[in-house]
Amino acid sequence: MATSTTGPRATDVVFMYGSQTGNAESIALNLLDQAQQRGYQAQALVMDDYEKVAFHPQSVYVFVVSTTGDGDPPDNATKFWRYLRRIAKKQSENWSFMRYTLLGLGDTNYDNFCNGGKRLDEKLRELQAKPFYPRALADDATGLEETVEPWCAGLWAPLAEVCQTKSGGKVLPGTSKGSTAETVVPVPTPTTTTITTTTSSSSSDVPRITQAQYLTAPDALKTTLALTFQPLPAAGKSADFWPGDAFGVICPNPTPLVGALLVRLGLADTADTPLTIAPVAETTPIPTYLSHLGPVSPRTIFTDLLDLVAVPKKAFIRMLADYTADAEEKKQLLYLCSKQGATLFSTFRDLRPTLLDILTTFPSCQPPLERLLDTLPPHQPRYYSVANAPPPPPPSLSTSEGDEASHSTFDLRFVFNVVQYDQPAPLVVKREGLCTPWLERLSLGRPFPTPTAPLHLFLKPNHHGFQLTRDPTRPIVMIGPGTGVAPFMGFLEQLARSTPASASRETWLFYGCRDPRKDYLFRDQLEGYERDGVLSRLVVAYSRYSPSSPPTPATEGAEHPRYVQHHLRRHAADIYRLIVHDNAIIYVCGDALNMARDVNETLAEILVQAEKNEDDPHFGITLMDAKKLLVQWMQEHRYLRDLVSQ
Ligand SMILES: Cc1cc2nc3c(=O)[nH]c(=O)nc-3n(C[C@H](O)[C@H](O)[C@H](O)COP(=O)(O)O)c2cc1C
Repeated sequence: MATSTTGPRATDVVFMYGSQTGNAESIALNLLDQAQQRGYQAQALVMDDYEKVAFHPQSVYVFVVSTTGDGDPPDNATKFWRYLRRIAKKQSENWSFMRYTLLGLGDTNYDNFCNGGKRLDEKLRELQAKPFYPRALADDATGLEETVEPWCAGLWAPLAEVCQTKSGGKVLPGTSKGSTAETVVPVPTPTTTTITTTTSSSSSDVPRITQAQYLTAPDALKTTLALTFQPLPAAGKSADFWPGDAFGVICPNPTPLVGALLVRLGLADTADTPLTIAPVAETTPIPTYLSHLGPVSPRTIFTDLLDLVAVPKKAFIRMLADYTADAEEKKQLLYLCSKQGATLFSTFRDLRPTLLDILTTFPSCQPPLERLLDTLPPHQPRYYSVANAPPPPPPSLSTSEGDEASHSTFDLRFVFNVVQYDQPAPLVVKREGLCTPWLERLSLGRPFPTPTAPLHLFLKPNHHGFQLTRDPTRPIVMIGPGTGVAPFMGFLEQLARSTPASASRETWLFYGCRDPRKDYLFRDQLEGYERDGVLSRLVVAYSRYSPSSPPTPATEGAEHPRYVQHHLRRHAADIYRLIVHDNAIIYVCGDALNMARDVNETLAEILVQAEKNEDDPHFGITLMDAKKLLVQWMQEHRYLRDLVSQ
């Protein structure tokens, strides 16, 4: 097949990525770079920009997609996902021309491991697209590299083959059959460069902290804080959110860490000189988060743009080795990212070293700023569920002025545990999270407000369905121990406003804490909601408190319900009635690893074990079918979860 100058070349390789926090994007851009070095005509684009490519037989497609929420595609892949679903429904659509492969990213701490990748693969197969190289699913819980590296290394030979077939047997430049698979971690080549220029920095409004309240006693195991902000800065005048939505907080990297890094990297003298970030070559895109920036100083880069505390990746260590002068240190770094060094690397990851820790350990390592921009992940906002309801609509919506006035100030409340932990042996250093201790410190800057606080917030609507139902007749079962109760405080505030106490719908909340004397969050409000009939039932589990005999492993559960799942089991008949016969929506919020799994297991057991008549739709259901039913309910938004891996 001849190549044409107008149409796509027979050698086109399209890397399409869907990425929530940048991992899939950085892998796709790295693959693009390597493909171009091997002589491919290649491009990379975010899945939701699918309209920019016409899917056609001359191209080969490589998908890299992560999973977010509860098995959902990343936000920048949802449009593409809807498009695929639409065309897959049309019987006439047929993508049998398509040759593709897929790399899914996920985390086995979540139930729906790599669901985004798996479902995309299924849809492509439904459309009769043909894989040319087996898909791989990489696990962030154990380290993405374990899967990503061999998969990327093994991609080039089958890619060369499939491109060769497509181009009618013509061997492509640099892609001869049997091209070598990488045996070492591919070193990402520079994609960015920096040149000095000048500009002034911008400033933006800051929201006020209007209330801060510790919700736990001083001797509680965790410190939980509730903060209220007013109003949103960049989001404008509208309180356009609904219970279940979240908002992002952009928290700067700590000033001492940034200062120490600037000194360590020899950038202290030019720390405030604005630089322009640009690609090395026009064909090599730079990561999206860097691509629309005006000039920025190294201090801003380290404060606001780069993730300095992310768990280091092997490719990053490999890059550092290139800039390490001392032979022994270089050897150690290379060993750390080699196959043989896998065990050591896993121990090293568990220590969660920051960039500064690594540079301190390897004093002769001196990476240039451009390479850090190429290889470090972007600084991520931290997301929190909104724990209150939006303001009620104005009495009259007739004038836009009235609307503006009533919405110009509104509260945003959220709840979080202040994250502190011990770094494991041998270091055993006390470490703290990035955002929550910072927020705690900000909120201590009383009296409120704190107008100088550099606080940037943005609303993030919950696209994955976890929002209070707008159907006033539908019963709801909420399950949210610990800070998992946060969105339900918003649900209940909204219900209290909109539901008369006599409302017939049932609302249940299963809440859990360790000890009611220390960490029962929002106790007064929750008990008040139950008294007022906003909550039909409030069921509270205490995991470390028993007024009578303390539970033992043998009595835990039936006799001594310690966790929310034990209480669900105790109320099995009601739960069955609510979720099967009354069409209730089940909402679960909190820890993905233990709580959500145990709750899921318990719900499945309730579906199996609840007493049923022969004419019951689930009479005789097996445990396996009950679990499948729960998955189906998730897809139907009848069983919704908002989970975090802690
Ligand atoms: C809020 C959140 C929810 C997640 N949900 C899932 C999930 O349901 N299933 C899964 O396999 N991985 C899940 N993950 C893990 C991500 O897919 C994984 O960390 C991946 O490397 C992220 O890649 P990205 O940066 O390209 O988005 C979740 C991660 C976060 C932060």
